Amino acid sequence: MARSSARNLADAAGSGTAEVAGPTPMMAQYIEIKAANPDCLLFYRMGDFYELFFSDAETASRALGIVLTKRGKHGGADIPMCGVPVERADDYLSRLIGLGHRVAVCEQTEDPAEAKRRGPKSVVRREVVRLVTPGTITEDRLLDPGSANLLLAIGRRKVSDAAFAYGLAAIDISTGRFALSEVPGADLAGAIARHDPREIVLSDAIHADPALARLWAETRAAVVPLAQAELEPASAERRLREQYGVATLDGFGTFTRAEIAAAGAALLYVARTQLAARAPLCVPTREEAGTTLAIDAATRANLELTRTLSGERVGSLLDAIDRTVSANGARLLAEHLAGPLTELAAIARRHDAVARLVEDRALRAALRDALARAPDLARALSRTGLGRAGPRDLAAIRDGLDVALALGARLADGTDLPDDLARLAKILARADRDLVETLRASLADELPLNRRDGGYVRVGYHPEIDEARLLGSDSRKVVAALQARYAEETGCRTLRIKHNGLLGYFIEVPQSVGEACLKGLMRDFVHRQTMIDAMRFTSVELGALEQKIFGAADRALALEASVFDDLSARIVAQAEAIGGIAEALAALDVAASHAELAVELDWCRPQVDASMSFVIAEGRHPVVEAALRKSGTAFIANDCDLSGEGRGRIRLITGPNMGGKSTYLRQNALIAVLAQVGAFVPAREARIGRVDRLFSRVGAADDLARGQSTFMVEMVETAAILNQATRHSLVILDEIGRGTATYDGLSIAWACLEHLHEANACRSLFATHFHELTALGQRLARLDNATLKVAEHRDGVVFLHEVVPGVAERSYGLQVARIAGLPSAVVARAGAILKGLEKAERERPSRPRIDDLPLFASLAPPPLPEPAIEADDRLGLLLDAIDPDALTPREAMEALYRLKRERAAG
Ligand SMILES: Nc1ncnc2c1ncn2[C@@H]1O[C@H](COP(=O)(O)OP(=O)(O)OP(=O)(O)O)[C@@H](O)[C@H]1O
Repeated sequence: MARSSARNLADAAGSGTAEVAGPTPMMAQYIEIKAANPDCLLFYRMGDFYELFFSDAETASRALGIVLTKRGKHGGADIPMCGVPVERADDYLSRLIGLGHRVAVCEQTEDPAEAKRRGPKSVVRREVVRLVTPGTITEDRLLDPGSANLLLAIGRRKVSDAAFAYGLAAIDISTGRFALSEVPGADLAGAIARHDPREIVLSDAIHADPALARLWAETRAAVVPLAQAELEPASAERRLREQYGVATLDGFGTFTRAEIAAAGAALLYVARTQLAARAPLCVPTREEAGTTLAIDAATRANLELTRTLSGERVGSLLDAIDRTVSANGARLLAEHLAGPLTELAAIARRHDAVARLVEDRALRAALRDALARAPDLARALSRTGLGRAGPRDLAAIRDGLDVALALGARLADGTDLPDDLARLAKILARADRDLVETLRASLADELPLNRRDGGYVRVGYHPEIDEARLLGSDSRKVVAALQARYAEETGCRTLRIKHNGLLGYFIEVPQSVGEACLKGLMRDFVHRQTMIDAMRFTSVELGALEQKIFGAADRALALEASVFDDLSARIVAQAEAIGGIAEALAALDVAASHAELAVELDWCRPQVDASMSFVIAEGRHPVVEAALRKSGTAFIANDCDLSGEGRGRIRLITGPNMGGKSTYLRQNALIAVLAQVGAFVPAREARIGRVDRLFSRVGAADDLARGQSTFMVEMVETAAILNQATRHSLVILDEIGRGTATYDGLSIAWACLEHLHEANACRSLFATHFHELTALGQRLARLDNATLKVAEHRDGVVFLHEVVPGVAERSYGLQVARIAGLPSAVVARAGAILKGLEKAERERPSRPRIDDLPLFASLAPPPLPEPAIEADDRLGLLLDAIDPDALTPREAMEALYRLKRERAAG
């Protein structure tokens, strides 16, 4: 985060030693405000501009590419300055926030005339009304319509001598959402990844905990530590009570101490950033532990649920399934996808709603049609509550409520609505028709962006506003008449009455006529300015007219503002109901989106129950299928059965490179996620016993940023799975052990498989190029082998992408290398080496087989003897067989490694 120090300024201002003449009163005010906000760029309001000074100006001018100038001196040196026009401040703010800066917005909080009355040297009072930080923005132009903008506060409580439970408070100020939950320490990283916050607030003690340092270093959120002393439990509770104006929190349910600590930190930070108004937050909802599918950060990344590995939305599962038509709906869909459910009844209710919308094409079309017209009710409501709304926000609330009423009525027409749809219909029907009518009657058809521009109250709604406006426009006609009269009286046809910010209204005549006026041609003309070829005058009559014009315009604006305030107050009084309606519209959009997708791509309703089933018939990978569809290629559907009834609970997949192993693994994980999200799934049939935790690991790429090697990352992540997966978990392991020497990797993969089979006993898919592992199929009762079919074709190979029982004959790495464009000489040489290595392997006197090795301890007590084979012996035997003249030792090692990946089982 960028830091711009005010210390130097404050020191200089305080000591005065470096001052030549002391700072001007305005600069003294600036310095004081800046010193109170040292971590922010200070947007200091001066008329129509926000000005930045000193190092803030240098930082902002570099970041925004705006001109750096200077204004006056401080301590004998020029003061750097740059400024942005108030009207365009949002654009600049969004760029600064995007770059990780925090901005303090300092407004003039009194009329300049007021300041003048206090004395000639008085400066207009200014105050910081708001800190703009990544997690607390509310302006549409700064927000992504389809993504929540979360501030996540973290608190904790000790659950044992060595362990903490972490409370999470997720607040989206832009919609008022406020959710509390608690997770064990092991799940903290996954919970942060699920929320994907823009900003994290926590105590300095949590921030300084070395066990968590990696989390703060790795998150893309801005991390803000607060002093522990400010976050004591009593003050956290008090803040919650004050926010909702209640004497006790009992009415909200029972929260843990960690959740209250998190809520207190969140509210403190919100209060600190939203200085001008209390943020209108919904009553916090509490998520019970275990009601969502636990997905850790690495699994989320690997499965590319809401973002691809490179951070893009395009290419993610979310992108592939999103058929929502409103921003509200798009945000809820992302939220659902990040937290699939585990409660069977809740999952079934969502499926029921989707099923109904799949069947009822007319209802689905009507819903989607209406929802596409619904503006972003939640964000408009939040801005209204914060006093930041413009006329278009009021119109958005009008139109959103209007759509709610229409949809409520449309749904109420339907018979036998499933529970979820009936509940949503009831919420929608509660929209206040009277409020909609008032907003319709009061707001003009064309609306300005800002309320200060005026002109948004409909003609005919408020007689006094109409009168004042008329006076204003009539006065303009009177100005024109006065100009004609003065022109006639002076005999000057080019006489004009003009207006500027300095003189207000004035009469402009050519120099010669001006001279005559000065000599008495026009006695009531008062000279104001002499230009090169013109002279400017005012007159008493013109002055009076000006008063009338401005008076009328000001009065019209003030009256409009009071109409605006009344409407806002009515909306704020109903904030809870309107917030509920916004959520209901979003939920309808999500259900209709799932239904649209299911119809469009022929997806089926999955059955989710409490069993250990995992039976997918003709499953597909939604993202790969969509990509192939674009190029006109068909996706090959594949079955999967991990139920352990007759077939295995662990499926070991071997197969050629490029055969489709990874795709198959992931598609099954994604089907489980979609099923528990409440969506239909890309399969002909799916029966899934509820999954409590989902793990997915790929033999990882180097993580240089973390300073960890490929293999270290792979092992840390694998350790987490073996330690945390329960019987009800689903585990996807893709080429575990590939990041180290062949035999080390093989042994680790082998031991992991045994552990999954015996200790975790969970449903698992395990893809590998270690073909030796397939022999475990005969020894581990619940492990079965599957492979990806290929057809050999002359000297090439065709990948059929079909998963069939059995083991792979070969990996076809050389064929893939050829397709990839490896020089033909290298491919030919690799072929010769491979033949040599295979021959050596065949002729080896005592070829070790997996059956020669002892069983996993729990399968074959008593204790394990030492492994019968020393890996180095095997290595030596193989190397002996290679012609030493043909290969350097390094080449030999590489050839050996390739051989291990290439060699067919047995
Ligand atoms: N079921 C399928 N139907 C059609 N095409 C598929 C299918 N599965 C995979 N493919 C295609 O094959 C490509 C390779 O698939 P994938 O990465 O899953 O192979 P892999 O066996 O894991 O390869 P490697 O072992 O080299 O990592 C995919 O990008 C996709 O284009």
